[in-house]
Amino acid sequence: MTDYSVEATGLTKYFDSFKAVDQVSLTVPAGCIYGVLGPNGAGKTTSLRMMLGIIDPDEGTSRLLGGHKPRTVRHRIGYLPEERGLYPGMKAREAIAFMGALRGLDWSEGRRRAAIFMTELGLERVIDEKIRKMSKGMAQMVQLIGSIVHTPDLIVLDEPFSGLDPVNQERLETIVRREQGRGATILFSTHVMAHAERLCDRLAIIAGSARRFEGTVDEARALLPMQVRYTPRDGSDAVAALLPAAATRKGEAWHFAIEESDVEPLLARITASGHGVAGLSIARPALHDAFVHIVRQVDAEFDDAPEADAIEEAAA
Ligand SMILES: Nc1ncnc2c1ncn2[C@@H]1O[C@H](COP(=O)(O)OP(=O)(O)OP(=O)(O)O)[C@@H](O)[C@H]1O
Repeated sequence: MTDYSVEATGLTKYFDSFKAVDQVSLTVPAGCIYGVLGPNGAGKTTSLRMMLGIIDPDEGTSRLLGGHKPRTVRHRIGYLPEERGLYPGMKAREAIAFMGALRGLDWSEGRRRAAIFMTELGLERVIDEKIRKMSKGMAQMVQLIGSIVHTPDLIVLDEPFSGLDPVNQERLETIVRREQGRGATILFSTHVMAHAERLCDRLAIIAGSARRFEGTVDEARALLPMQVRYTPRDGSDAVAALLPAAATRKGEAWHFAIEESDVEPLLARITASGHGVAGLSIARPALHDAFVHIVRQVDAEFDDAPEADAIEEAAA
């Protein structure tokens, strides 16, 4: 037994000659909330499907829940696919019980848990509503509950936040935290950084078919320098001599980026200079900034690639 819920190694997938996923490896520690982040078309869904054994990789392997082949532990997994779908004629409660039954949960127990889940989430008024009468977002919440009603050990949610209003997004965050609280591992894909920043213990960034980063939110944010905004008390231009050459002035304030290790020496220089401090903010970039930075780097690599030149020439 290992303490990993997902161990994916070198996953690679071609669609005809197009390499949609290129050597993606991920290890998701048991009990953690793990985000797979990436722009549209990066290869997130294809990677998740290979991890779960829904499609076969052309190269690489996936092991789940302590080293098992994915198809042997299906009943211990909850999966919300990117393409949503429930039987429109079913009521919410039955739809949830049905999904549980597909994973081995007793039907009446599924109905009982459906009512508990929906009541706890403030969705009790639609328990006996038919799916076809529900909004898309509400049906998505029902499908989400259906995918976890059998208390799976590993929950994989593909773009779970997309299409939900802010209230349902918050409900989903509550569900994710609660499922982690009972010991489940949650792996979800998204391109909405705010959710990842709040929820993830660890994350991977996939761009251009390959994994470009793996680590904690703080480690991702530390890829970029700190952003400083400094306003001297005396308004003097001479302060520029103390600051990085790339510092720019907007009104009274100077803006520049600085490595964390240079923050204290900078403060010491400012203090010793006598220019004073009328305003100072030092902020670590958000996950969003790190994400955009990585994706832009990948885009630039593709723009520089000989194939990109050939494509541009062909398009010209
Ligand atoms: N069945 C398929 N046949 C051909 N190409 C495919 C197939 N499935 C995915 N692709 C292509 O593989 C690439 C990766 O797709 P994938 O759906 O894994 O990306 P994604 O990161 O999940 O994107 P999104 O955020 O837009 O859902 C895309 O260029 C997509 O068009």
